[in-house]
Amino acid sequence: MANSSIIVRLELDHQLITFGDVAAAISKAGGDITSIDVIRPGKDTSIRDITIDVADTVESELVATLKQQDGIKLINVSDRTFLLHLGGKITTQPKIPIQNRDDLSKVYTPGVAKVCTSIAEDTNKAYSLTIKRNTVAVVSDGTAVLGLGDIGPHAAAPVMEGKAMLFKQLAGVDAFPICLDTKDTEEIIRTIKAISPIFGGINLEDISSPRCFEIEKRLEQELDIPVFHDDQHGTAIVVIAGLLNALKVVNKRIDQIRVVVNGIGAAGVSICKMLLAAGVKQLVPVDRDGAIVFGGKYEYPMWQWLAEQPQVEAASGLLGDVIHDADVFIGVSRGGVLSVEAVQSMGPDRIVFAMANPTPEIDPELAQPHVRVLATGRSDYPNQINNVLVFPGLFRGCLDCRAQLINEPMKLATARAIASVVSESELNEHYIIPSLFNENVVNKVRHAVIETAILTGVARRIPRDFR
Ligand SMILES: NC(=O)C1=CN([C@@H]2O[C@H](COP(=O)(O)OP(=O)(O)OC[C@H]3O[C@@H](n4cnc5c(N)ncnc54)[C@H](O)[C@@H]3O)[C@@H](O)[C@H]2O)C=CC1
Ligand SMILES: CC(=O)C(=O)O
Ligand SMILES: [Mg+2]
Repeated sequence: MANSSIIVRLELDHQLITFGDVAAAISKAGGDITSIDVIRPGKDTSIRDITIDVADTVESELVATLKQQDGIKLINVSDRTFLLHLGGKITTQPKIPIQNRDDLSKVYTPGVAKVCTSIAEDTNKAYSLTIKRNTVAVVSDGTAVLGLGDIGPHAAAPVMEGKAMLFKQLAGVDAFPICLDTKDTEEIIRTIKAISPIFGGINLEDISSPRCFEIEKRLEQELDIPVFHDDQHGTAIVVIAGLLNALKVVNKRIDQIRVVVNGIGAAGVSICKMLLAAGVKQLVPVDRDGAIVFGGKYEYPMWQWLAEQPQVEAASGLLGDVIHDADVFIGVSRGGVLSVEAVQSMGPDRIVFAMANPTPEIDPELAQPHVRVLATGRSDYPNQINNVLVFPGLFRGCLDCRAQLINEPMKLATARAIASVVSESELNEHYIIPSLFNENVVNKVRHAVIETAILTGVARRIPRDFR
């Protein structure tokens, strides 16, 4: 499992303990000291910051050991991740400085008034005269944040800020995090519509199912800018991209594989739909209570839709029963729900995408010896299947061609574009999906999105490099 770097601030009583004892205790508890800063030296007592590299699994034990030690007063524990979040992760910045009254009278009143009037006469001018053409809202209600569940809008903010950073760094898109303090479907729709004039696109994020389906559908119908629920379609697109390449590695065809998708929420529904569109003929959707079966009756419209698809199997059972002989497992459910025994019962040349965040369905170290291709949603293992490969380039393309919406052909083109970044000669078990830092990803996705938007008639502008 992954390591973290923590910083502990300790006050040492020199009568009771030496620094050597402290270092030995840290090492015994599994920590590796990487730096020491003396904050307040002293003859009887001293205060030091000790930076320790420690496995996530033993971090709390190590801290408990230090707390119990005679002669040590633990003043504070912070880790670099927390430090990175101090004051939030993004800021807004003017493009030009206001240095004198003349500047002021142009960017603000009175000069700005004629620009406002011009937009009032033709709202399309908002694209050329405001931030609209490069700005996306990242909107969450905090109800399905990563795999953490309903943690509320305040707690969702660090994820939305993170997405905004990625939009900007990877694709130059200005994205703004918006965390709504309501779970009411109608209120969310109304609020997003009301704030939409300043945005060129809406990226819905971490909104739980089934409300996310209705919210996205209604906004798509009622707004003329692209609306994209990242956890549904971003995830489905990147899964298809990874699967296309993984199938090449194991030399299987998409119409011959049996696929189990675990967790039929926002991500799972969209993955199932896209798998069917991509040609999968044997699909087993599974949620908490077991498989969703062909011919079954379900309360959620999306589950009912799945139960009516002939490619969905009719045999019922829990995950452990239905996973037997499967070629592919795709998990978008919860951490730790897949056992090694279940993996071992799959067919030969197993493909396992354990994508729950932050804890995958199965510990990658446990799964690896039993599978041919393993992928997770995490950045600390090979084959990171994460929707971050999708949304920056996809919105870059949509903004550049002023797409009215994101249609199915654009999504499929995005999946193929991502898969194509890994060349045949590079492709192997540990490299089925490009890194998010691979500069070709955003460029290829942007290109595929614009080309497909133009071909399918949803582009409202032809970018210069396409003329
Ligand atoms: N790697 C990636 O790019 C992405 C990963 N995810 C991860 O996928 C997971 C689900 O995300 P969403 O679909 O947005 O959430 P969601 O809340 O819409 O859906 C989760 C579904 O999993 C089901 N579930 C819970 N426990 C289960 C179990 N033991 N067995 C089977 N099903 C179970 C729930 O009933 C629900 O239907 C989260 O862990 C999230 O972090 C989601 C989007 C992208
Ligand atoms: C990656 C992502 O969007 C999620 O885990 O929810
Ligand atoms: Mg998400």
